[in-house]
Amino acid sequence: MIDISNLVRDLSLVREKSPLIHNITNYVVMNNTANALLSIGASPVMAHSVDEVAEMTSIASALVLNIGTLDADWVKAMLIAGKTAQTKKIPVIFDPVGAGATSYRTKVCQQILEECKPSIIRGNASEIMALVNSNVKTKGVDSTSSSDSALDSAKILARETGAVVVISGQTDYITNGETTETVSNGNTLMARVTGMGCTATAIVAAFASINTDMLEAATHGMAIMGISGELAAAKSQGNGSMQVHFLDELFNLNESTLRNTLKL
Ligand SMILES: Nc1ncnc2c1ncn2[C@@H]1O[C@H](COP(=O)(O)OP(=O)(O)OP(=O)(O)O)[C@@H](O)[C@H]1O
Ligand SMILES: Cc1ncsc1CCO
Ligand SMILES: [Mg+2]
Repeated sequence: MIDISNLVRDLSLVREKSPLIHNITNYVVMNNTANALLSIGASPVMAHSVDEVAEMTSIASALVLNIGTLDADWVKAMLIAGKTAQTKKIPVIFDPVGAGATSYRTKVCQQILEECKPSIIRGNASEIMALVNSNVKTKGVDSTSSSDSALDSAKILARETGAVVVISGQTDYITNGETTETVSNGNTLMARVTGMGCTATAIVAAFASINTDMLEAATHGMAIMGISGELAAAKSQGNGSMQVHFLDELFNLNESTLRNTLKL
């Protein structure tokens, strides 16, 4: 169970340190992700050329690898950046977008798991199940299963890889294979905005850059997502206004809002 004063402490640390988060992420979500990182107080950079990723990762405090719109050159860049991150001892946060939808995605995921040794893996239920069982087929980037149904897979994946595994959904589960945390904040409208999961991954990375306890960092990131999403949904008429309200809620979070809204 997370200690709310540690959550408050980590939010202050992100705002104070403004850590550089290097994102190799998909075309769909680059803008939302960069804005969400700015809202939380972190400093985003998107860079994916094989000619510069090693240098960029070297000056960053965390690396996000997101395979949403992958191709061969991007995969090369992700592997270079992932290896640099290991050398520099900064955390790699992996988002296996659409794992299980095509065999290419599933194959690349296995390669990233082996060669980049992510500290945290964040996916929806379908994606986490597909990483463990290659027979699981997913529809695309949206989950077709509840987060509860992927918990066993998440624990297996955590034990096999040594990573903390996050399943997002109605309830978020965060597990290292032994201990499992839950976050029950959020709103169904979040799943109707493209890239909310990708944003969750980037926010988790911001927390992993300032807290070496990956289970706590990932839980803090998901709590901040869920709280902001829940508050934003209460002010929104649909998924358009939701995007704007979400950024504003993230930007305006304070200790009393966290204490009044957090549901574990
Ligand atoms: N039914 C729900 N109730 C509450 N919160 C939800 C619900 N579904 C998703 N969320 C929240 O929305 C965020 C995104 O999770 P989701 O599982 O939709 O990611 P995703 O499928 O990877 O999204 P994308 O691929 O579009 O980035 C998380 O913070 C999660 O907690
Ligand atoms: C819709 C979509 N397609 C590839 S990546 C992406 C963003 C949400 O994962
Ligand atoms: Mg996703």
